[in-house]
Amino acid sequence: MAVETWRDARRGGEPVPLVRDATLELRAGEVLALVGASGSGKSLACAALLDVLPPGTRRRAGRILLDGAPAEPASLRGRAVACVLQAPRTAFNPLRTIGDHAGETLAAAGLRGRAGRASMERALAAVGLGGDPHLPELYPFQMSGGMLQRAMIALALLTRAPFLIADEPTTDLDLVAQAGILDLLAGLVRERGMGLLIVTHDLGVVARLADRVAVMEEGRVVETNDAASLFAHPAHPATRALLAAHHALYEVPR
Ligand SMILES: Nc1ncnc2c1ncn2[C@@H]1O[C@H](COP(=O)(O)OP(=O)(O)OP(=O)(O)O)[C@@H](O)[C@H]1O
Repeated sequence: MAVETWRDARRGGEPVPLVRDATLELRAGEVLALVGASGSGKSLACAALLDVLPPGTRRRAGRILLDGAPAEPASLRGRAVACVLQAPRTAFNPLRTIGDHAGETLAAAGLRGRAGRASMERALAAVGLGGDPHLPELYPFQMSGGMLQRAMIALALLTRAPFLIADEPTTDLDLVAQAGILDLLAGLVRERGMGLLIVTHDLGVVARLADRVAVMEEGRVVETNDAASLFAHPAHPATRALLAAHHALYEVPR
């Protein structure tokens, strides 16, 4: 995949390139971590992939190949690629219950009635939300950030899509909830052979989950390597800076 995203020109100015050269290859049964400094273009690259770019930005160029064949981003969403985006509260319609959201996703997947309900119960149980029979009746404002994040992953599971894009899926969660979500994602890759693209700032998460890592800097993917090699021999200065910052933060001086 190669995607370019440009900020729309305002008041006659030139469009500003935000993501220039981002080629990412996502393979079934593998975790690709996308890392990089804040503002390097990770979220926009993912949004461009799924055709959910924010207002004021647009995709100028780029191709997506699915098993080698060109694919349209909009046709991938929910079918080949499920997504868990940042800020779960804004991802849900505040006027609709979790059950309504699940119903929509199930209808899109062609599942209705008893089969649909059984799938929803399985998905909620898989994300640790199976204990409360009234959960589908809840509105987003009645749920914590962690519950919403789990609910968003449950909806992603209902699609049965072979690929999942998760943009900082554990931001704003407490450590226990974070660990639970990461275990869940790792389980999906292991058990379902899902391909996972995870955007994260946390190199601990990368070390724990990722098979391969892509590093972004100023709108470009500047280094891609398997996780062990990248940690052992970071080639690009941006990668070395990320690792140095991580060590400075987490290593206890002796
Ligand atoms: N809606 C928008 N309109 C204009 N510029 C935007 C918009 N969204 C993001 N940008 C700009 O695009 C660049 C890349 O942003 P992006 O959100 O993709 O970075 P990121 O690597 O995901 O950062 P973070 O790790 O902080 O989430 C930044 O310079 C940002 O200011």
